[in-house]
Amino acid sequence: MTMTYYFIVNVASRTGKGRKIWNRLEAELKRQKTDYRAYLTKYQGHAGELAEKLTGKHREQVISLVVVGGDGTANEAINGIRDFEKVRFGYIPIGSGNDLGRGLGLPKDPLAALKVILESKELYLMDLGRVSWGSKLEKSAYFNISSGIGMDAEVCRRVNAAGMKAFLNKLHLGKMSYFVQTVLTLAEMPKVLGSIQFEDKEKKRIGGVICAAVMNHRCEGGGLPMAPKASDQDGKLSVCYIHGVKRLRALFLLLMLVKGKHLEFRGIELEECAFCTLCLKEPLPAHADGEDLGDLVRVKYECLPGALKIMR
Ligand SMILES: Nc1ncnc2c1ncn2[C@@H]1O[C@H](COP(=O)(O)OP(=O)(O)OP(=O)(O)O)[C@@H](O)[C@H]1O
Repeated sequence: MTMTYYFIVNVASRTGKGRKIWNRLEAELKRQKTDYRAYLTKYQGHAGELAEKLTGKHREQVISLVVVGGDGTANEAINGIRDFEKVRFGYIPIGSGNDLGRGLGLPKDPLAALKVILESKELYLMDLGRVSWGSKLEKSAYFNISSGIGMDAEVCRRVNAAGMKAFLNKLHLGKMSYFVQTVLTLAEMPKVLGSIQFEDKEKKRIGGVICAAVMNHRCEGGGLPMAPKASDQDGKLSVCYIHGVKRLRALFLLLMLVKGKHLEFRGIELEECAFCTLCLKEPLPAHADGEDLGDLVRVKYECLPGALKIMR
């Protein structure tokens, strides 16, 4: 029996370059006489709705779902999937950040990434992260790459704000947008008191939280190696947090981060865990794979080992 591939495509990815890339991919699918259906996203949140509809409609059988887009589209899609057991997930990274493609070691060339999917035999079982919040932790979202609170979330919010990302992408300065906003955010963000509890260990008080990045993959923010040794197959998340340092030192640590040397210095800590809870005295912005979750005070992060079955 031939397999049908269901494509969810964001042609608006990489500031609209997705359209041309999809045309090339579609020509290849036709050339190979691949059995496929394609659904183009029309607005923010549409990829999630499509994933939910498709996986719901085919819930009795396993469906091959391929996302063509950036990290944001991949995040929307996994949050639409209701039963990960029934999904073979493919990903063709065509966005500007590309942290998921980088983490999975996927080819940058979209046609090569398509080939990987069409020729995939064994599935790669990737851990997924889940972040929960609300007074009873009743709200939740999945993440592929990372979820964070504090400065990195505020940076994502600002980078995604009207025009900034699109404008800098056009100048091939997409990565610069993260750097510029990091410096500005660092100067303005409040430092907040809080506590963190790793698994069932004793709660740890943390003074002056600047940010906490909970990593499933090594890099976020377009290639910043926040957790250089993170693995997406170890059943653990790497929690990297900056606290109790002056802003200038935090900036120094972030500059070291670009080279992956930040962990050699005081003021930044990294701990691996299967789950953890972070509580803050005041709300700070939070994100999952760069998607805004609002301002939160209590957040739980968990690793779901091998939850996403990837055609790779
Ligand atoms: N038809 C559309 N027009 C405009 N925006 C869209 C459309 N379809 C989806 N979107 C939105 O585009 C946003 C960005 O998409 P995506 O993440 O794929 O690309 P990117 O921003 O270039 O890459 P990255 O997230 O890796 O930086 C998402 O928030 C998504 O909801």
